[in-house]
Amino acid sequence: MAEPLKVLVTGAAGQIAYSLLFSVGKGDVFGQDQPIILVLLDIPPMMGVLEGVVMELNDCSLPLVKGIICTHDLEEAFTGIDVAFMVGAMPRREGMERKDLLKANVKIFKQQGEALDKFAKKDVKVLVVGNPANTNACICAKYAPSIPKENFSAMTRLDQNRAQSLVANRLGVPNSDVWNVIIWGNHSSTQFPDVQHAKVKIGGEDKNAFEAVKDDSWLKNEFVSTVQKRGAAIIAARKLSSAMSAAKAACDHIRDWWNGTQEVGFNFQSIFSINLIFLKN
Ligand SMILES: NC(=O)c1ccc[n+]([C@@H]2O[C@H](COP(=O)([O-])OP(=O)(O)OC[C@H]3O[C@@H](n4cnc5c(N)ncnc54)[C@H](O)[C@@H]3O)[C@@H](O)[C@H]2O)c1
Ligand SMILES: O=C(O)C[C@H](O)C(=O)O
Repeated sequence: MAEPLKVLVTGAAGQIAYSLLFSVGKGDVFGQDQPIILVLLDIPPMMGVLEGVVMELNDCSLPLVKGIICTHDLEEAFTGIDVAFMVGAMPRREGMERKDLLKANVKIFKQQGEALDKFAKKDVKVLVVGNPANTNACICAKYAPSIPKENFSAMTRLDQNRAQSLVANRLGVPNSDVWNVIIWGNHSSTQFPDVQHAKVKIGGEDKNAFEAVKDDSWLKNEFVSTVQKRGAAIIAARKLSSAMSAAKAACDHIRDWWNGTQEVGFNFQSIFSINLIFLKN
């Protein structure tokens, strides 16, 4: 078996991490032949909660998990890591935009960018989930100048999954039969979900999304605004921001980055204003 990968999850006592740690631990991201060491970082007041998470991870009896490190110390958390899921940050509440989190969250990503620079492997892959994700990714990369910029990405995979699933549900086809959905722009209400190049397998044929949906007005209006406002709709309904779907998207993002996408050639993620994934999964 391969050497274990050291995988850091920040915000490990929070709600996204609660789903994420289980999926990573059971092999959904790095595969069934890849052992891992899970590194769990949170702030000192959350260490008690984190102990409970560790108890549960142990009780899951996951064969691929070769060790669990639980800490609030940045040097211990970031030393020698191969992958970082940067989740630890404040979530927004009802009525807020993601950019309202800048004041609270940007300083976390400056500090953790510096820690990446000092302690992580130079080929570490970093996924920033904490909002505002694109700005935080940019800051993280800026404060880790010894790590290539292309090793940093911001999570817009949740928007991509939302767009893919809306089209699939509209047509009554499996999600896997919709691909090449693009999200342009930041993970914010100004993003643009684009299905101009999307394909759908329907009735045994591959069709362009517009041809398959046969409702241009829906695709140009309601579909776009539903994806743009989905995060806020979940907060209004759950009184908490998305967690299960965010964890799934983080796993999808790193799995495809680590292993490559299944079928279609071009797959690029930028930490700046464009996030593209052409993907069939
Ligand atoms: N990009 C996306 O698609 C997406 C989707 C959903 C949520 N989010 C964002 O992810 C973040 C986390 O959401 P959540 O629901 O898990 O929140 P949460 O409040 O449940 O958990 C956040 C955790 O981060 C910890 N934390 C705070 N400061 C930290 C620090 N300096 N170092 C390490 N840990 C720290 C907190 O103690 C807490 O345990 C939020 O910013 C949220 O807006 C992004
Ligand atoms: O909307 C939020 O604040 C959480 C997350 O970014 C989401 O899109 O669900």
